[in-house]
Parts: sequence; C-alpha cells; structure tokens
Amino acid sequence: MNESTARVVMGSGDHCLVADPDGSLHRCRPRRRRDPRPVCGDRVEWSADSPDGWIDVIQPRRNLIERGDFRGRPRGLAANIDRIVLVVAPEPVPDALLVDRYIVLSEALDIPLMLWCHKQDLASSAQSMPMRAIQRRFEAMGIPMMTGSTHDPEALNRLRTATRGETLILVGQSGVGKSSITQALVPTASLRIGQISASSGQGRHTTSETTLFDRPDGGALIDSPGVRTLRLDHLQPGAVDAAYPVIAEATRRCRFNDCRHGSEPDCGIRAGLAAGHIDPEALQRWQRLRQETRG
Ligand SMILES: Nc1nc2c(ncn2[C@@H]2O[C@H](COP(=O)(O)OP(=O)(O)OP(=O)(O)O)[C@@H](O)[C@H]2O)c(=O)[nH]1
Ligand SMILES: [Zn+2]
Repeated sequence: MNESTARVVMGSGDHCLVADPDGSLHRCRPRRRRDPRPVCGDRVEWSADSPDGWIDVIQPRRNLIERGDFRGRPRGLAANIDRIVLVVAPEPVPDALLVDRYIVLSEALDIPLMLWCHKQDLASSAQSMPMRAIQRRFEAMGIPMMTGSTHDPEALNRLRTATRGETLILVGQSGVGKSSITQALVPTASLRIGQISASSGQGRHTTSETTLFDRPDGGALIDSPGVRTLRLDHLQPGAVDAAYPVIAEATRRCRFNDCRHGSEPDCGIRAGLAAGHIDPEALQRWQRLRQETRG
C-alpha cells in the first residue's frame, strides 16, 4: 500500500484527479462502488495502482457545495471552501435568479460570500444598470463587494490580499470572466489545465469541469465553469428567505401562519407590494425558489 494524503483537483463521474503534496497528478477511483464520490477540494488518502490509483478515505469535509441535478438529486460540486466569490459583470447581463441562488446557498452552508464586480471597463455603459441593482442589494445585506477587471492589476491585488491563504470558489454565469480572474491569480493556470487534461485522459473535455488550482500566495482557487442552473431542491424552503430579507420580514406581518399571500386578510406581502416596499420581480423569484425547495 502506497498510501498518502492528496487534494482532489478535479472530480468527474467515476474518477477523479488528485494532486500529491509536490503537485504531481494521479488519476484515481473510489475503492468501492458504493463509496461517496470525491469532489474538487476534498482531501483524501489514496493508494497508487495501475492504470488508476484508489481513493481509500475522504477526510471529513468542512463543507460541501452541492447542486441539484436535472432530477433534483444533490451532486457534489466542491468541498472545504473558505469563500464563495460570485462574479458578475455588465456583460453578460446578470441573471438575478442565479445571484439569489448563490446567496441562499452561501447562507445555508454558512460559507462567506463575496461579490466581485468584473469588467469595470464597461461599468459606465448603460448596460451596467442591472449590475448596479445587484450591488445595491449586496450593500443593503452587508455582503462584501469588490470591483475590478482583468486589466486592473491593483484591483486584482486587493482581491489577492483580501482573500490571502483562502480556498476560493469562483462562480457565476458563463462569460463573466472567471477564467480570466483565475489566470490573473494563478499565472500557471493554463499550464496546469494542460497537465490536468493530459492526466485525466479527457482531452479538452476537462475545460468544462470544476478545477482546483493552488495559489502562489497560499490557499487555492476553484474555477467552476458557467452554470446554467444551480438547483436548490435539496435545501429547506426556509433557507430561501436569506436572500430576501424584506420579503421574509413582510411574511411575519401576515395574520395567518399559513398565509398564501393571495386573498387572505391582513397579508404582509400584499401590504408590502401596495406600499412599494417589495419588488414584484424579487417576489416572483422568492416564490419560484420556495417552490423548488419544496420539491
Ligand atoms: N471588457 C472586459 N472583458 C473581459 C474582462 N475579463 C475577461 N473579459 C472577456 O470576457 C470573456 C469571457 O471571459 P472568461 O474568463 O472566459 O469567462 P468565464 O466566466 O470563465 O466563462 P466560462 O468559462 O464560460 O464560465 C472573454 O472574451 C474575455 O476576454 C474584463 O476585465 N473586461
Ligand atoms: Zn401573506
């Protein structure tokens, strides 16, 4: 048995890729078919073998980010995360529902969230209005927020300093600039992607997988490629309220605990709508996520 500790840098279907302490990559599989699947960021005990090594033990996870698959079953995305960095930009136009999903997820898992507003070179354009609306919400909720661009080394330095030593996961829509930020924080990232592709035997398929890179200044960075959906079926409906403090507060003023906010008398939600305190679009998103978590 050639057992040692390693970190999972990519988990994909029935195999994963681990990096040992000197950075060498090894393709491994879970020892038994029913064993839990390792995910990006896991620390594992493994044994070398040919053609693939074996994952013997997944060390206890500090946290596990999961997303519902197309049937709503939870699937592991990444583990042992210090901070979720949600990237938004003026272009592509931010998806408010996806932003809400990440707020809910970070609150439910108790993982600190940070908003990184990217492509500041486009921020003065009229198209940046939806991004500003998101910034105002984050400000109101007291969630930290930073701005920058790929072409602004000082801003990127501020991000480095604010998160030094942490394992970050970069999330957000496809095309917001996650790969560009990864490249800036980990200059060897594209080299590493080449090594990962070669070791995994998946060729360029790998670029669509969640991948962990060690940061030169300590800690690690996980680039989670664009997600079209991040279903939250596996969470409790109450978790959704974290992203909608105004709506959650209004429901507390409903006369009935089981108020459906329809025609019931003394409904806090209807009162909030009438008074203009509640944004009707936010209400729709809240209702949609509450529905989703009810399964
Ligand atoms: N204007 C502007 N464009 C940028 C900036 N950073 C990246 N881009 C461009 O945005 C596009 C998408 O960048 P990526 O880094 O590939 O985005 P991504 O979030 O990794 O996309 P996925 O891999 O699909 O999830 C590319 O054409 C980049 O050149 C920036 O600071 N300003
Ligand atoms: Zn009500």
